[in-house]
Amino acid sequence: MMNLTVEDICVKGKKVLVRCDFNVPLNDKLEITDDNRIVGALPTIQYLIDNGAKVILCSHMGKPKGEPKPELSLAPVAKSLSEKLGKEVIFAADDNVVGENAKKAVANMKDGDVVLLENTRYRAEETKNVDAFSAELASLADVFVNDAFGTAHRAHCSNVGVTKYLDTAVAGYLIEKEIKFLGNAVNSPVRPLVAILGGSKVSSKISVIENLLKKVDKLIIGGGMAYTFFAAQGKTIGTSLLEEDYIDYAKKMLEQAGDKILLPIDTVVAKEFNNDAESKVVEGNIPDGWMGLDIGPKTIELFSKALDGAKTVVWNGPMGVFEMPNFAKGTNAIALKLAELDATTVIGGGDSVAAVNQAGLGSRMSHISTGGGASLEFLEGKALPGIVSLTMKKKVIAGNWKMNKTPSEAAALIKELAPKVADAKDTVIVCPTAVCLAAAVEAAKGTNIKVGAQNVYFEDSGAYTGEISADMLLDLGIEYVIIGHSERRQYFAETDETVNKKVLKAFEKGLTPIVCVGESLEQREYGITNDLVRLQTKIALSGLTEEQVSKTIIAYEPIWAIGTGKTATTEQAEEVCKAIRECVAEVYGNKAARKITIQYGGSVNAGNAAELFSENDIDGGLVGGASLKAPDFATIVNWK
Ligand SMILES: Nc1ncnc2c1ncn2[C@@H]1O[C@H](COP(=O)(O)OP(=O)(O)OP(=O)(O)O)[C@@H](O)[C@H]1O
Ligand SMILES: O=C(O)[C@H](O)COP(=O)(O)O
Repeated sequence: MMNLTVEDICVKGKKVLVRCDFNVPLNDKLEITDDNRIVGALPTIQYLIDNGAKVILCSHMGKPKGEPKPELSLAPVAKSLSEKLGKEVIFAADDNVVGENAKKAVANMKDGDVVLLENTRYRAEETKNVDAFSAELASLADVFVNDAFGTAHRAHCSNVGVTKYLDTAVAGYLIEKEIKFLGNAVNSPVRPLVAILGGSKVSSKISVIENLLKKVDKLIIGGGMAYTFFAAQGKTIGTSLLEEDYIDYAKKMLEQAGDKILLPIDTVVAKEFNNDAESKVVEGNIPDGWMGLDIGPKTIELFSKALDGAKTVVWNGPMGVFEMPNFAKGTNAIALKLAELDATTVIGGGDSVAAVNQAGLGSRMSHISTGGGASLEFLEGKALPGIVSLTMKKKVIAGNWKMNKTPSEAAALIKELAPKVADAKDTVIVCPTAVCLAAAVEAAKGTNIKVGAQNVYFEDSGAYTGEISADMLLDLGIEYVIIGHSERRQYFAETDETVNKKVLKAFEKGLTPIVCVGESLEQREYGITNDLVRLQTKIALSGLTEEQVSKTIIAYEPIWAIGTGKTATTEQAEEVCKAIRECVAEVYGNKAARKITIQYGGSVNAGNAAELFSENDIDGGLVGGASLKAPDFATIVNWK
């Protein structure tokens, strides 16, 4: 499912509540020591300012546990934002977040103004997702933008609860980029895919390992995570970090994983948790009275070798206490290894990002994710509450009746269908044969069913026996038209060039084209599917503006799946629809690529529609046989 983004809605004059992730590290003088997350939020904030929105920012910081704690106020963030944006960011200092100061500041806003609310976790309700606080936050705004990927795996008031009280909730640029980047790492990684886990939040991370193991080719475990696994192996760990409750789980993972999991073979241990403590390197067991604070030199070599040849690497959690120079060697060495790899490297986690930036290698990574746990859960394929609560792009589900139904039968079918799809969230279209169009339009009056034609000619009038012009369709009240269906290409000499002429004519007159592309079985077996549909797409859309492309519907229909009962697998359908979208992005830009509708067609039925339509790049379906029976087509239309 593809969510809407900030570019998909009109924000001018609107009060826009933006959930950012300003959970930035502060030193004891309350100075921001790493502003990566603030910098990451700027593109969305600037876009909203430039487009005349009233921008109301909110975020959490640290864990004030429902009490106002001055050391966790967002005041320093407001100052940093004002400097970075070059304009005043009004800080609404309210201990209860949505208090009189906040309400007054919002009431006084003009288009383009920016207000930052106080730390949402000053309110105990925030992390419990209590409706009352969600409603308070939502009452400040007209629309919601979620740009906090770092908390997307949490269902709190400020990132999920608010969406219950605002009709429109969209993704900001940061979340959009994370979804795109991590989505590729999850759904179509270039392998070998290696994950590296470390850090100290063992309990929250150790539970994702089981799912990660299904996705990755290798899993490297270092940092504080490693010692629970050492204990599971029966090794002594001295006073190192340990999650007692997870020893059995770690044992199970080691049994399941075989040689997929790599653990440290030597450890830098110290007597105390400080940089100048007495330290040494030990192999295997960690002696009593000592604690592991970094991976040792042999482990650095072992992990580096394991990373050789990796094509996608996701890293969450430092290999040691990197804040202390004497225990930063392991983290720095792994960071350098990733920087030198010819691979897609994704760094997730507040401290992991800080560690990589501290090593001066941040710019050499492919993607710096602002989410730690969020990126891990995304990688393991979990639905993140902060993303699934966004407004999803509407699907378009069309029934192509082909040469079936008389006018009276067409009218009867629409009458039977209408009540069954009256509450559909998506766009519903039926495409009867030309002689049925008038009856269909009449029958569809007062319903949410739109009517489309199955073909149109590219001339306005003249000696074209049997053909139908766009004006004739418009005069009947037709809104959509299928163009270039494989049956017209196969039996009636339709070509890519005539398809393009018809598409241009459709837009010239105000019809929305449903442009069919797709390969034959032979072409698929030759391995030229993506090349072919990309070519068909480029020719079909040639000459259109970006805006017209955004309004176009493309139906990917593998010819070998049409009317055969053989459906492309969900992976095949998603892969080709994604390739079409990427092709559109190359030619018309990301905005048009996101807005264009890409359907799948080819033996879509009540049993497979939900799985197909849940895919990120499948925006609905072009349904043949299954649309000729009202109950079946209604099940497809009500797929969610
Ligand atoms: N062997 C170790 N013993 C104790 N602490 C460790 C060890 N190795 C790393 N750490 C600590 O782990 C902390 C980071 O862990 P954490 O799990 O928070 O990683 P992160 O990158 O911030 O991920 P996230 O954003 O998901 O929390 C650092 O402060 C580091 O000092
Ligand atoms: O236009 C269509 O709907 C396609 O040809 C799919 O037809 P089918 O659903 O009968 O396979």
